[in-house]
Amino acid sequence: MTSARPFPGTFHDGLEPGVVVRVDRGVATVVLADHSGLSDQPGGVVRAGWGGGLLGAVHDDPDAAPTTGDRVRLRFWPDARVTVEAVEPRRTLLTRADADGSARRQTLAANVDVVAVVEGLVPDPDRNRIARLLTLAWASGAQPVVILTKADREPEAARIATELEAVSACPVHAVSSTDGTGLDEVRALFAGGRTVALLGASGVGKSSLVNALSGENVMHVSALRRDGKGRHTTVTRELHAVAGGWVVDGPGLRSVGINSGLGLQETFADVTELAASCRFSDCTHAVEPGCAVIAAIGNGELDPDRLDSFRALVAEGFRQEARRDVRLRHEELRRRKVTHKALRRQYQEPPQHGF
Ligand SMILES: Nc1nc2c(ncn2[C@@H]2O[C@H](COP(=O)(O)OP(=O)(O)OP(=O)(O)O)[C@@H](O)[C@H]2O)c(=O)[nH]1
Ligand SMILES: [Zn+2]
Repeated sequence: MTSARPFPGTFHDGLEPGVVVRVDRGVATVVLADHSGLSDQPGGVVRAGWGGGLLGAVHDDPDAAPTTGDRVRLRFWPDARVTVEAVEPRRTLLTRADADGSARRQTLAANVDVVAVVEGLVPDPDRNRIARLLTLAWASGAQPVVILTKADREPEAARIATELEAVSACPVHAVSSTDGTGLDEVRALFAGGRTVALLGASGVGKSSLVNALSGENVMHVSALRRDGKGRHTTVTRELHAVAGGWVVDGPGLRSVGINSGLGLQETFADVTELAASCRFSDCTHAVEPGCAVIAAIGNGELDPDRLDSFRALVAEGFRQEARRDVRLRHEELRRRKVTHKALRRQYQEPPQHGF
């Protein structure tokens, strides 16, 4: 219903294509595809608000708001304003459950090719957090990878990466921004102009990694933060040119809620594969006879923590889906009421045009 809303002007002449490199409270920073004289900023960069049609679409569906990585069409107005009139269909969309605890989801980046889940080897990598972030990565439609940072401080880095790779149906790289370990493998992710989004908690070394990859200081590193109170240095998600492609770095995500069950099957490929052999197809892997998952824990094939993590995320995914269903029902009712009121006005008020 919401996606059917046409963007006025999409096919009109005079709209300029560009790529959104960051968004702050309803204003997008856009790099123009062709910037011959349209902007006096270096690199053809403009700041643009939402055009009228887009405002309506965003009202109906908050996901429609431009996000980092979006391909957009811009209108340049005679009074020097610039507005985003249309967002091109997205190839991939990285989202999370909104941090405010509501049922809404928050878009993190669009059109990303690879989502790299970044976690430090020191202190011990948090496997639950990796699983959470991988679920979002799989759900985005992009290719997931895991990057374990600070390998210079963990002698067992290679072994830990191999073990994690065995349970994570995706590549796992151990890297160090300090001594350069594994950076070539990470650089390869950017080959051919691909866009990589870094998803990880604050302090895991995302900014250091971007700086090490690009050989210059594109990002502020946390050690430089001024207040020393543990607030994030990186405040917005930004698209930067790196290693022949693009990187979306963002704020260290404190809460990383998943917003549906999407991506869980891939993230827990080891558990779902075992579950295929359970006697009951709706087995909860708790008490059922003939449960292949419990059997695998019994013979040491599966780590019980892994099953706990899986069950917790499945429950969270269902909960978010249920909350969203309730919200959608409420919004639909509200919309119907508005439409109904408008119709009543239209048919009860006297004709406006004199016939
Ligand atoms: N030894 C070692 N330390 C690292 C490495 N990468 C990052 N660090 C340190 O880890 C700390 C956090 O690094 P950042 O790059 O700022 O982390 P971040 O993920 O960008 O953090 P936010 O900007 O808060 O999201 C800094 O003190 C870095 O010097 C590494 O490969 N090896
Ligand atoms: Zn089972």
